[in-house]
Amino acid sequence: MTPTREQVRRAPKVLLHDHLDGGLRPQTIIDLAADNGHQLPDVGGELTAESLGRWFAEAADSGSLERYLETFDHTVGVMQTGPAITRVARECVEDLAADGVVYAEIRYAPEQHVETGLTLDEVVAAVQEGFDQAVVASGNRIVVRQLLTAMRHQARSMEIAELAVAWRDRGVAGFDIAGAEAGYPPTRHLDAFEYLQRENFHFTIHAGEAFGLPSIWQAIQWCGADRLGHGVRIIDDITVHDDGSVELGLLAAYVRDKRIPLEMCPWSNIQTGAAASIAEHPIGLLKRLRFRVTVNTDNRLMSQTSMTHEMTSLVEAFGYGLSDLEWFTINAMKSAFLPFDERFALISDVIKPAYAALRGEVA
Ligand SMILES: O=c1[nH]cnc2c1ncn2[C@@H]1O[C@H](CO)[C@@H](O)[C@H]1O
Ligand SMILES: [Zn+2]
Repeated sequence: MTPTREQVRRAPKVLLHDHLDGGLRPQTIIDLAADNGHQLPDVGGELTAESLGRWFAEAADSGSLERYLETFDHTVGVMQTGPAITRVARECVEDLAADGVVYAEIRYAPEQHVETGLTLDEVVAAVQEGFDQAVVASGNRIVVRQLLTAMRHQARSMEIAELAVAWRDRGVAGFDIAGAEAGYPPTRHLDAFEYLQRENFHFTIHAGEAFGLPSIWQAIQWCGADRLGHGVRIIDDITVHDDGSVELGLLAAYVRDKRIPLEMCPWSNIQTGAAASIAEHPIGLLKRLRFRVTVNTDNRLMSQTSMTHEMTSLVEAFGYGLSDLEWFTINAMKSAFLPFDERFALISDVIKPAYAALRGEVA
């Protein structure tokens, strides 16, 4: 039977790809902009939480990753003081816990939050304080880790990689690079990735979103990425023949054989033009072929989405049931940058029993 939206909300969910600066509450942006004097965009009428939320969704709905990324000026712009960052981080975890997320890795680029004089360390500490407050307030119903992102068009990746390693026992579980993909291949940051490997640290790379197979190939075979951010363009290495048979190219076969996790973000891909609709999103085929697919939100504000919304959309488009949602969730938990014993405990003590109970309700 098809799970209802409310059942999807109550089902435990695992989120590996969510940008802190892509998930602010619109009212919080308005409050912080008033406090800090940040000039918000002209929303074409009265500025309210609703009209501002709509502005983000429409501006991000551009069919281009570069245009989509411009909207971040107005979220990063209000996240330049310790208290502002802590508030955003706290509310992020509150919203995820209310959405039924039990484990989340939240990413952001510390180098973008130093405009008014915070140090990189102070930025990471402010985020951690907000996370800790919300986790305690939730009664520890959610586990949260930070991923530190370096911007791929900048040249601070080594510094950010060192920052991530310095915080590895204080809430940071991994590293990432993000930003415009075309023209900025992952190999620009090879020194940072090689450093992270020597430190036995974990990292994911945004690849195969706005650019195709060469980006994915570099991320895996040159840089050694543990996971792929998006990775949707791996579909370019898969041929579906008229008789329904499927042929994998060497790279697609490698990704599937090595169980390399794909952090898929369906609604974000529709906004940036990487996919035409949910029904046509490569996630359907990739799941059928049993790639290590996970479901994520990317930017909850810009895409007006949540884990419940992403999963409900997949249920509607592909007819998935609770077992499929559990499969995505266990895939994600297996792929998390958390120690094995902690991942195992969340799967066996939290995820599996909750899905079994929900299946009892649906049946
Ligand atoms: O889907 C995406 N692809 C590439 N970069 C992104 C995406 N979403 C957000 N960011 C970039 O990551 C930064 C740190 O969180 C954001 O400021 C944004 O520029
Ligand atoms: Zn992203």
